[in-house]
Amino acid sequence: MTNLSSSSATTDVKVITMTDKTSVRPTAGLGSAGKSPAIAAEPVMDLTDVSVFYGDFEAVRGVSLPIRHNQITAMIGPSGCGKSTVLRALNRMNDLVAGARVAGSITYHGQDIYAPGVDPIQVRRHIGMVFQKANPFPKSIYDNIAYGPRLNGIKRRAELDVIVEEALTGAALWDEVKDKLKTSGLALSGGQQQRLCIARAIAVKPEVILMDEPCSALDPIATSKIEELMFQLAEDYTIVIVTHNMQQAARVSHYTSFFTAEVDDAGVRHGRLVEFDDTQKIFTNPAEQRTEDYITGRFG
Ligand SMILES: Nc1ncnc2c1ncn2[C@@H]1O[C@H](COP(=O)(O)OP(=O)(O)OP(=O)(O)O)[C@@H](O)[C@H]1O
Repeated sequence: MTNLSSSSATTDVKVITMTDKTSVRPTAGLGSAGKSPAIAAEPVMDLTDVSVFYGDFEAVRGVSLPIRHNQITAMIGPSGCGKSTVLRALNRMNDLVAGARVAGSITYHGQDIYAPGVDPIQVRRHIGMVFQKANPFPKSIYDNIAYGPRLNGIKRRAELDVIVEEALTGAALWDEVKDKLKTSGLALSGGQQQRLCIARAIAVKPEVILMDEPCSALDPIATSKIEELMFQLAEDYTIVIVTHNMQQAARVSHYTSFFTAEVDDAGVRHGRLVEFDDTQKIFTNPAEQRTEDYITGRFG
């Protein structure tokens, strides 16, 4: 059982008993260009009837969907429909917003991440996050990556060296920076900075990586590098990505969730999940007219 309580602050953050071996591995480059697995992979996380409030405002209402093991799940939909709000709820990032509250259930390996006694810091060690704008610390490349492992108690230089190299290699950045690890992370290009942030996220060995529009500030070349990287990362990680770019969702993801905002009788807009399915199905034969209207550009 994954222990998310604060007493589990060990350096081994991946104490997972799920059925990894029986899960289906993704093939790179799925989405509408390929096929989703014939057998659905096990869910790592499950959202059941999740609503998220900011004070009295119910920003998102009644979302249920699985986040499947080693798959890339995209969240798409028009601005303000609550994609980022749901994403941030998945690792309790909304706890940092005064007045934010989550109703319903979000489980990680069956454990409610909002249950009393669950430590949000432990949740974020298992479920990491990469933000829209690359945000390296004003530290060296090496120290950016070593930061999290050091916080987790790893002090030995040799051990940190291995972690730094592995994380930078995993984020497809090692070859570009191996000779300048003491240089500031802020001196890298935008695309390199975003890969540095991905390396920083994977250095603490999370199981799930949440990405909130990770390419929106990047040029097309840097974007395609990150997309390629996502395919590689899906070999080892479960990824959830919010993107405004439908082509990107179609290119990179195995599953797609389409959100929209509905106006209730009182005139208040709430984000709703319209449809969740294989990406290929969503983009070729969606069940809902609203999904079709959005992906064909007739609305949104
Ligand atoms: N910190 C906050 N306090 C109050 N309301 C918020 C906060 N963050 C988001 N909201 C509101 O919640 C709703 C959903 O916002 P959210 O940012 O999750 O949507 P989104 O689909 O990610 O939008 P975008 O695509 O424009 O980033 C919006 O009405 C937004 O104004």
